[in-house]
Amino acid sequence: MTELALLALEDGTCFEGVSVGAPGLSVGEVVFNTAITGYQEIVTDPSYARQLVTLTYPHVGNTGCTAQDDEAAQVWSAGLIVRDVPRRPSNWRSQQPLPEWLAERGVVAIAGIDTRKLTRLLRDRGAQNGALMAGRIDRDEAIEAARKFPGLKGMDLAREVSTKSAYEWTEGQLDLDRNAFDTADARLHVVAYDYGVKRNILRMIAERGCRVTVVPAQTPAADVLAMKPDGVFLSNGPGDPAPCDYAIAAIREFIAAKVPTFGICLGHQLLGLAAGASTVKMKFGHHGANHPVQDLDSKRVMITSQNHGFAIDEATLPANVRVIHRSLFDGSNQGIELTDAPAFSFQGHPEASPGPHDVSPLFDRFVALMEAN
Ligand SMILES: NC(=O)CC[C@H](N)C(=O)O
Repeated sequence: MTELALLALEDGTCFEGVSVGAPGLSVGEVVFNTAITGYQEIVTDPSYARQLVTLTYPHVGNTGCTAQDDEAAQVWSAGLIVRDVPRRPSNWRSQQPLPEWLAERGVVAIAGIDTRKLTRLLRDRGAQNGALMAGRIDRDEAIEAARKFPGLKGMDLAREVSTKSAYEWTEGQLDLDRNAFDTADARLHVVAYDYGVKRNILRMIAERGCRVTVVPAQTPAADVLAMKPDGVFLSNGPGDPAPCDYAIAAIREFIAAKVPTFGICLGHQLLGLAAGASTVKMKFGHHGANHPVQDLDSKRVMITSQNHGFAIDEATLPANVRVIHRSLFDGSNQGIELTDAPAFSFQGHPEASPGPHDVSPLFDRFVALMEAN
C-alpha cells in the first residue's frame, strides 16, 4: 500500500508525495546535494545529522544498498527527499532496495515531489528548517514542527554523534575482495578525533601505513598527548563548529605542542577557530561531488566532494595562517595551513565517499608531515 508523505518548510511551503521509508515525523535543516551517485554514503555521513537531504539527481536508489557502503554504523541524515525511486534496483552488489533499507532503519523519506522547485527555493531563500512526515500526515502540525526546529546555528552535535569509547581502526579502503587491512607493521600512530568521522577517511589513513586510534570528541588533549602520537587527525562532523569549545581548547594544545595535525571539514573549521579565526553560516552551503577548488600554491584545480553549511571567514584569519585552497564556485575558504606549527586542513571531503578522488594527495601530505616531524 502506498503511504502518503509530506515535506513542510518553516515558510509554510508544503510538498506532498509518497513515503519511501519509515512512517513518522522528522525535523531538521533542509539542504540539497547535487551528487549523482552515493546516496547511501550521503545518508550515513554523520555530518548530515539534523539535516533533511534532498538529492537533485532525479533517480535515486537505482543500485540498491550494500552493507559495505555505510559510512557509519547508522543513518545520520534526519530524512531523505527525492524525485523518483525505481521499482527495482539493479546492481550485482545490491543487497536491499533503498526504501526497504530506509524503513528498516526508521528513516523518514519522501519521493514524488518536485525536487527542482524545492532546490530553487533553497537557493533563493537559503537553507530552510523543515519537517518530513510520512504515514499519517497533517500540514499544520508539520509546519509547526518545522518552525519549532531551532536551526543548526549554535548547535553542538559533534559530541552527540561521536563514539562513546576509543577504539583501534584496522581496515584499509574497500576493494571488494580484501576487506581486512594489515596494520601490524604500521610506521606511524595517528589519533583520530571522531566528531562524526566517515569510515573511508579512517581507511585512507590506515592504508598509508598508520595505526589509527579513534577517540571520542571530548577527549582532553592531555590524554592524547600521553599516547605520544605521530599525528592528530580532526574529523568531519555535524552542526556548528563554534560551540565545540572542548575541541577548540584541545586543538590549541596540539598546535602549541607542535604535533602534526590534519583536519577535514568540521575538523578544518575547528583548526581555524583554534588558530583564532571565526566561522560563518553560509546561505545554503556546499553539498555535492563536482565542486571546483583551487590549490593556491600549484594553481591546480581539483574537482571535489563537499558537504558543509559553515565556513571559515578568511577576513578573520590571523597572520600565522596561510590560505591554501579556495572554492571556485563562490571564493570561500577551502584550506588553511599554519606557518608556525605543522598543521593544515581542508574544507571539502578528500576521502570522496562519494565523489571524485582529486584531493586524496592530502592524506599523503599528512603522512609526509608526520614523517618530517
Ligand atoms: N562535513 C562536515 O564536516 C560539515 C561541517 C559542519 N557541520 C558544516 O556544516 O559546515
